[in-house]
Amino acid sequence: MTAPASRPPLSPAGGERAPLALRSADLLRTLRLVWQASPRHSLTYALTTLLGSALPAANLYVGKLLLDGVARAAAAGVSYAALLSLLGVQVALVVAGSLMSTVQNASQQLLGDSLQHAVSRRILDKASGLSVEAFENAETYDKLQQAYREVGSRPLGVATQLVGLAGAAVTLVSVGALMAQLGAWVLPLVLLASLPGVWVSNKFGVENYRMLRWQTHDARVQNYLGGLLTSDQLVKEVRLFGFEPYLLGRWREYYLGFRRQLEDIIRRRSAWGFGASLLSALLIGLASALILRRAAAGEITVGDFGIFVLGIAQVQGTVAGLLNGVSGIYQNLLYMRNLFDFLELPGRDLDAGEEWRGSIESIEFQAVGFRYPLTERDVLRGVSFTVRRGEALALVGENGAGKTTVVKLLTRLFEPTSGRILLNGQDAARFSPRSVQREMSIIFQDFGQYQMSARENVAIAEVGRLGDAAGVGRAVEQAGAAYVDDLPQGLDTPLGRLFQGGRQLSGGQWQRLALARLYFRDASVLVFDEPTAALDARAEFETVAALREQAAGRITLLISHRFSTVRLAEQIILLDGGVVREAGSHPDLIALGGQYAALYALQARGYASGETADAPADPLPQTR
Ligand SMILES: Nc1ncnc2c1ncn2[C@@H]1O[C@H](COP(=O)(O)OP(=O)(O)OP(=O)(O)O)[C@@H](O)[C@H]1O
Repeated sequence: MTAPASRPPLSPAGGERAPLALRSADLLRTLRLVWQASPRHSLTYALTTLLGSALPAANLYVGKLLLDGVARAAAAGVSYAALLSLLGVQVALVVAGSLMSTVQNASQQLLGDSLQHAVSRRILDKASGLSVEAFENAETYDKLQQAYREVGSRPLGVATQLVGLAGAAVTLVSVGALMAQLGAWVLPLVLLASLPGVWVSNKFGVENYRMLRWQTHDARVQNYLGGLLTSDQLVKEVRLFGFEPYLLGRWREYYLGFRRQLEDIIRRRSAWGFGASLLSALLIGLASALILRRAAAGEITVGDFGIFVLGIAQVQGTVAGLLNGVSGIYQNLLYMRNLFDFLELPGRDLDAGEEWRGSIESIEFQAVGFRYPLTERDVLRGVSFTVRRGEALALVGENGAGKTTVVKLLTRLFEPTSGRILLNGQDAARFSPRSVQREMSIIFQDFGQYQMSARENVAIAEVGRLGDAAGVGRAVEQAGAAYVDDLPQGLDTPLGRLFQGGRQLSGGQWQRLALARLYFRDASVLVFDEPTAALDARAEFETVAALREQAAGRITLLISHRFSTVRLAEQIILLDGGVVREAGSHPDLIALGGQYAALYALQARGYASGETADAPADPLPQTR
């Protein structure tokens, strides 16, 4: 995590430099997205906008006729009935306008809602198809966040602005035709007056986009820091160590960085905006002076002058809308690129490859090596072992030795960078990861604590069997998680603190539930990554006993720092810096007198000194 001040300036977003072809492709893709979200509302919105765009000119024209009528009425040239019928037309136009905008607003809202749902759905679909590898990458998170942030507004923005452009063109041509009759220079001057404001808003729109994009990473860090202060899981540790002020300070540091950038952009935008409005007022003043000269010469009627006065606002508003629409589409497409970037991330097709059928009888690692993506170091080198049905293999080694990585490769979450993994003598890479994973069940070191019911926590291991009450009961029993029966609604009690009515469990209770989840899936390979870390002594004993029972007829892979658990395995592999240093059964390795024996002796000594804690032989405790 770096503070915003020390963060090097990022290069402009790749999307900004995208060629026109890509931009047009993005535009078409966005429109397709909008259309697919709701064809009916897209069509209604487009039609009402276009029809509504012709109304201003009609209004102006009827207004002019009315004004001229009133002027002539003063000279008794027009009847009351004629004036009334003109008024009737104007009222009808107003009613039509308000009907159009009501339908337009309603369809826009419904379209926006459908679109938000459709795009969120795509993002979630994509996220669920990404490899585990992608989630280890900060860039993926940035893309995900950028995509999510813009999900609601941007695609709708592109569509409404595009329809708005067409509408503005209709308005401009029709109102422009009326104004053109007032003199050749009127329309050009009024059009020119609209440009400075639009230019400023476009310039700063793009700058704003760049600022937000550059801030994405830091905003994520800031969110994370805020999350630490509001996390139910971390509150104990944060309070105890008392580092709230530190977190708050860092959180605020990020805010101040963002604030400085915001102030800078607002300051410059205001100055430019003020200049632009002065220039535009000058041009309008000039147009007004010219038309007044014609009025003084008696060349135009009162109604014509009315068209000029009302038309200025209309043309200015429409031109601004038109140009802002163009730049708005451009800016929105920049944001859409973020979304498309995320949607275009290479997914991993877990179903690609032959379908694995039947149980796994043997696993063989042949000189397997592995390096995490975007890193420079092999974390496994030349790892070889074989384990067969009915056997348990334990992986031991110090923190960071590579044990969990072996599990990630075995379970096909990652693929080896060298060597091969054979299943029943066949290269695992031939088979679809998902079909192989179906034969495996696992409890990870950082197992999930799902804020759902206890039953769901167990049965999500095989969602097709959510209704299998007997199976859930069996798994709960095997995992020693019978405490769930005492929960207020038994297995249907919602767990966790996040939602109303949820029951929080202890660390060990959660772990037993994760074990039940492992047992629930009928798999031929069971993987236990630190299965007893949070368990009390009795639970550990029971778990190990259940594990031995379950292991018969299956392949068991076990990672543990507890030698009481490890020693039960037929084969033990000691990993050191990603390399197999020692391999054999517990008695073999003890007899070898190497690193395993030393670690075992160390742990045994720990237990022994624990037993004599009342009368320590070691002088150290007394001197402290
Ligand atoms: N996602 C990752 N990206 C890069 N390096 C990683 C990643 N996960 C683990 N590593 C590195 O790989 C090495 C092996 O990690 P691994 O988690 O396999 O160790 P372990 O033996 O299971 O450790 P522990 O006993 O602490 O669980 C470590 O040096 C670790 O820093």
